[in-house]
Amino acid sequence: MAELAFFSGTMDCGKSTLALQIQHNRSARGLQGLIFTRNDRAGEGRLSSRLGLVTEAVEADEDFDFHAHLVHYLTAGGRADYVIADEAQFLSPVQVDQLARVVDDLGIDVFAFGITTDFRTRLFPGSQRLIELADRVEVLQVEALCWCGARATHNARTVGGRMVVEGAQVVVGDVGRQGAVGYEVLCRRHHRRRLTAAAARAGTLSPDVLPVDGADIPAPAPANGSGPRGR
Ligand SMILES: Nc1ncnc2c1ncn2[C@@H]1O[C@H](COP(=O)(O)OP(=O)(O)O)[C@@H](O)[C@H]1O
Ligand SMILES: Cc1cn([C@H]2C[C@H](O)[C@@H](COP(=O)(O)O)O2)c(=O)[nH]c1=O
Repeated sequence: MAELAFFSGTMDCGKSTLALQIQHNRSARGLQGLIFTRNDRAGEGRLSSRLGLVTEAVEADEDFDFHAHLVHYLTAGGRADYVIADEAQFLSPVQVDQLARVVDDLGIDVFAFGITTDFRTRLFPGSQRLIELADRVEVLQVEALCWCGARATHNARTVGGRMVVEGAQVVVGDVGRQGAVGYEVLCRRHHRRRLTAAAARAGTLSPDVLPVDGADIPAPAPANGSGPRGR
């Protein structure tokens, strides 16, 4: 039976790479898929991974009707064994409903990929609808990491290098960029404190953070273990 699967996670956790791998493995076995995306960083009509792979895709803008497109494509003699929809967080709830109809009425597998929450930790409307409708929701296994080493669960936006929590929900951008707008993945604890890697480094360099008086530093315990413990 056909299914609607939603592969979700933070930015930079390998969603587009997985989309390209699914496409590769299926087409290697003679299956034919249609690939859709919206607002990929590589430009219109492209699905790209940071690993360097890129493929052509149909740009699904806000007026795009997935179900009507598939019906038209099949009626014209096209074949579609599966559908891939990347950057699915940008889809409207109505478009996600259309993807569910593609699964249920046309019997075609749909694999959707997207970030779950925005820079304010709020669900994107498209992701919310996918969580509501999907037959399965998969969190990607290669976890992105916060600068502290914990699993990154949230996406931060920076403007001029500083983390912000206000602004438009959609601003196309990338991690590791220090331009006008950038993104960084963080654990919840550091997202809540607005502590990006740059802000944390600034904190570590602060003269108040480390003890400066050598007399306050306890002597190390002797190797034979007879000294004070439990400090
Ligand atoms: N130079 C590299 N070497 C190995 N892996 C890399 C390299 N650059 C990126 N990656 C991997 O690619 C992942 C990002 O893949 P991508 O599909 O672009 O992410 P997403 O679509 O989730 O934003 C990174 O988390 C990392 O695992
Ligand atoms: C958090 C957040 C992200 N975006 C944008 C930034 C990127 O263009 C995409 C995510 O792409 P990726 O392949 O998953 O890295 O979404 C946004 O518009 N608003 C946000 O809050």
